[in-house]
Amino acid sequence: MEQLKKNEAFGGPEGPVVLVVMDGVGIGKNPESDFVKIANTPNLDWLREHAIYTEVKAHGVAVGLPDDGDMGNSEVGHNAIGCGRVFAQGAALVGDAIASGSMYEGSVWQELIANVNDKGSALHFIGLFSDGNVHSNINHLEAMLLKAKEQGVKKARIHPLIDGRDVPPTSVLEYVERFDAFLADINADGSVDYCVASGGGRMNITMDRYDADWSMVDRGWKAHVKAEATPFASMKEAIEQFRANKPGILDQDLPAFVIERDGAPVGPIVDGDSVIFFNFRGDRSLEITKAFEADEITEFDRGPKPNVIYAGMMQYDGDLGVPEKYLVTPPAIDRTMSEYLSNAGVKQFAISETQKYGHVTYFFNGNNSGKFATETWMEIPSDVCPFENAPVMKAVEITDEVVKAIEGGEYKFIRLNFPNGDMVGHTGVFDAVKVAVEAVDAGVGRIMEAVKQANGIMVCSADHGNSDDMCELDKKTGELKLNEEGKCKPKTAHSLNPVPAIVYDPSGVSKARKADVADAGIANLAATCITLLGYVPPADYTPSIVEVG
Ligand SMILES: O=C(O)[C@@H](CO)OP(=O)(O)O
Ligand SMILES: [Mn+2]
Ligand SMILES: [Mn+2]
Repeated sequence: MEQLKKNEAFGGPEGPVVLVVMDGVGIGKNPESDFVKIANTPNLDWLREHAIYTEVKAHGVAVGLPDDGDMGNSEVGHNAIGCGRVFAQGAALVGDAIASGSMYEGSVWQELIANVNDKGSALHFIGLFSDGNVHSNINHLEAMLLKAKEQGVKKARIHPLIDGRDVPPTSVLEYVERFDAFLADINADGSVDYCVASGGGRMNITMDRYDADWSMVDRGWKAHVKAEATPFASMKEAIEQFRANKPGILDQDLPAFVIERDGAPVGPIVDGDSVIFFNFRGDRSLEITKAFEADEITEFDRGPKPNVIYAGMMQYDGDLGVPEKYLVTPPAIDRTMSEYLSNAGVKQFAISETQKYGHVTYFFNGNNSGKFATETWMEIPSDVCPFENAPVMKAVEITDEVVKAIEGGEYKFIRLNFPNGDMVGHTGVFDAVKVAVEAVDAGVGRIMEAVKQANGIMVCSADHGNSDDMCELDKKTGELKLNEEGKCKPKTAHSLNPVPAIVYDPSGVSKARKADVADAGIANLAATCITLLGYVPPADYTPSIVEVG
């Protein structure tokens, strides 16, 4: 790969370039629903007036998703910011592999099917049960089940992870109804036995990330593999009972359940079975994958590992080569900004707290967990508690370290992620979201001051929206959905809104001014940072949003 060339017109600032990713902080459309507006944000307000301020796209095709109805998410967002280009992402690649049939021609699919057909064992599907298209898509699950039947698989067991985080917060019964009808249909001729075996809310079981809370994986393993969780006759019954036990509970937090028939669980995972983890996104797939693949595991008391053929929907980590078997090849994200800067000898510092640590490192580097030579990564441990109870999260600690890094003078490029707008946005608790956004603004303010002192430059943006759009809209009318008291109904998912892209050069050394870029998206931030560091961005990166020199 070629070396970055120095820009003759501007050789970079004296201090560092600092890229702030305000996770889930977009630009809202509805005043009642926009908690970025509602929060008190003096620093962001000042920047909007006095710095270079533009809006960039962070959803749909601008970040490699199938269409503009798809909200952005952290994976595709950080991939785009880190590699400066737009790659067709998991949702699109899996959709295409299923539509064209190429997935079923692959050796992994064939091995999974042959295994159960030879042994008369069960084909299991574990994954996120919605059409959110962030981690998975229920359409992919249904398509694979139809293909399995066509190819002679007699017994399939499905382990749904209940969403409510990429789709409305208490919408699971809509998916259950649809899926029950699908199952009734596929089972109708009596030739196969396909049913739900176990499940639970995605923030309660299985889908932990970045080693934040392995007890989630423990509960998931118990339910899916050992069939140890509260037994029910159906998924619908489980959900209704859990809701009656704890009114107001969100889908993502629902406890684990197991389905029993004639007094016995219908689908523990046992020797000889095949298992497909059908999420395509990696962060929340890596731990359960480790549980199925590792010979030894210390993170929880797994017990004996059943001898199964396990495959992920995608390869989740390119550097580690995990999982060993996968159905669809991930986007070939190469030549990231981190790699270019490393080759140019630019020292880089990346930091967030646990919940977003992998976002600003592994996602940023194209879903690779390895570091480049000039990179230093720092993780601040996240709290393990409902984030509505601690909405400031680790914003202060992250900022402390960033300020130290700016003052220390060692790093020329510093990148960080403030999780608050997103993690607290996902709780749907309005008051907490306001506090969360204010914590981000306070952090940005301190970084602005440190950048000013060091004669550096700050670039401040987001990976997608969330806290800017906290109320459910009626799909048909586009109006806010109101509850019985006339208040708006909390929305827990990301938004489709654009995000800010701010360039703050307090010393004015770069002479940065808005460039004329059509249709800018967050992918344009990579070239922007490289330009502000005094280099000419790679020719195939989407262009910088500023001109300098
Ligand atoms: O929590 C997550 O896994 C997703 C939402 O599904 O959020 P983000 O993309 O911001 O990480
Ligand atoms: Mn995010
Ligand atoms: Mn999120």
